[in-house]
Amino acid sequence: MKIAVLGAGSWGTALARLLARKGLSVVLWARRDNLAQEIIIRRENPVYLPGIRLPETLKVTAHMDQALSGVEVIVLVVPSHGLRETLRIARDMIPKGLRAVVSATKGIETETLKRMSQVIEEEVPDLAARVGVLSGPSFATEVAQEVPTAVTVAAHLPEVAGLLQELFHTPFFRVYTTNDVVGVELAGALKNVMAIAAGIAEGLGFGTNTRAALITRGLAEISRLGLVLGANPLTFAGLAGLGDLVLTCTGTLSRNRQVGLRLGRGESLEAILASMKMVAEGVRTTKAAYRLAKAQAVELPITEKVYEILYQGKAPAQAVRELLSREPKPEMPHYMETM
Ligand SMILES: NC(=O)c1ccc[n+]([C@@H]2O[C@H](COP(=O)([O-])OP(=O)(O)OC[C@H]3O[C@@H](n4cnc5c(N)ncnc54)[C@H](O)[C@@H]3O)[C@@H](O)[C@H]2O)c1
Ligand SMILES: O=P(O)(O)OC[C@H](O)CO
Repeated sequence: MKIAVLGAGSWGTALARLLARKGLSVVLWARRDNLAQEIIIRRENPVYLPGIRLPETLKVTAHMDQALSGVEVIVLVVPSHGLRETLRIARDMIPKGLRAVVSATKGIETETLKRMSQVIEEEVPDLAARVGVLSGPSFATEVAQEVPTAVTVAAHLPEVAGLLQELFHTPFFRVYTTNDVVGVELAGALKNVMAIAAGIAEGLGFGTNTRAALITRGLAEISRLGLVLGANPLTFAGLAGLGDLVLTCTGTLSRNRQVGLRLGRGESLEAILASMKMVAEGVRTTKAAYRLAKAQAVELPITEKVYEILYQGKAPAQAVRELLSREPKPEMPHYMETM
């Protein structure tokens, strides 16, 4: 089976490596030709996944037509703000016999408030039934080092989920399946907002009590919004939910947590982003989540404070004071007490 991985950042490179190591025919598409050439020459992605040797069999190109020629599965791993543009470049070159397209991107489109699978369905309607989503606690570097990892694949059709499970599953990369596409996508995107919050708390010098509180109340927020948007609430207790939330709120490898850490220590967002080569999806997702919450009239207090810090110049310490001075309330909302 031939597979195209679109996006040669850290996650695209790690997933392409995993699939190529399984003996599959894999082409990695990089947006920039100089990056594609460097990967080919060095057999390593020096910018986004340094120090990881890539298999000789892995093909790399910056030409979309070459990447998509004869493929049966497409893996989309560009940042969320580039997904629509990438699909527009790709759509006329997608082979008729494509069996599945899977999004490994974690984000929500800021302007439209759409999830990644919705963007795919909108740009390439013919693929709607064959869309899957790969998510869960998985730092690219650790996957590239073959550290035992568990993720989940969501698809509306069981045959698509099954195909993708078989495709990605390895002895160190365990793939579960679910049909809750909405829940898996929202969980994967919204955990990045909480990772920024957890980083801010750490940057301000708070301790593990604070982190645990943010993870737990963050999960309550994610679940609250997810429920209103049609997700299965149980998804948020799974790999794409709690699993990824814990990973990103505690893991030193998280770019989103790093952004928060530096904000909490007093750096400006502009300076932090200017110094980063990689994407921290949570910065954009905070704006999308804030807008979604307003549109749905859902209360997301942590997200709201992260939004005010990122986009309204609120001092992190002031945001914490405001968060803590909110009215005391019951832990469970009334609709969950009966569940
Ligand atoms: N890195 C991880 O550990 C990891 C794990 C799981 C999921 N993800 C998700 O995967 C997605 C990609 O992240 P990453 O970590 O691979 O990114 P990265 O920061 O390592 O690299 C970004 C890549 O996207 C390219 N890019 C930037 N803007 C683009 C655009 N407008 N159109 C097309 N390409 C563009 C860059 O050239 C680069 O190749 C994100 O949604 C991220 O949340 C990442
Ligand atoms: O480094 P982050 O914060 O983008 O997180 C990467 C992955 O989403 C972890 O599952």
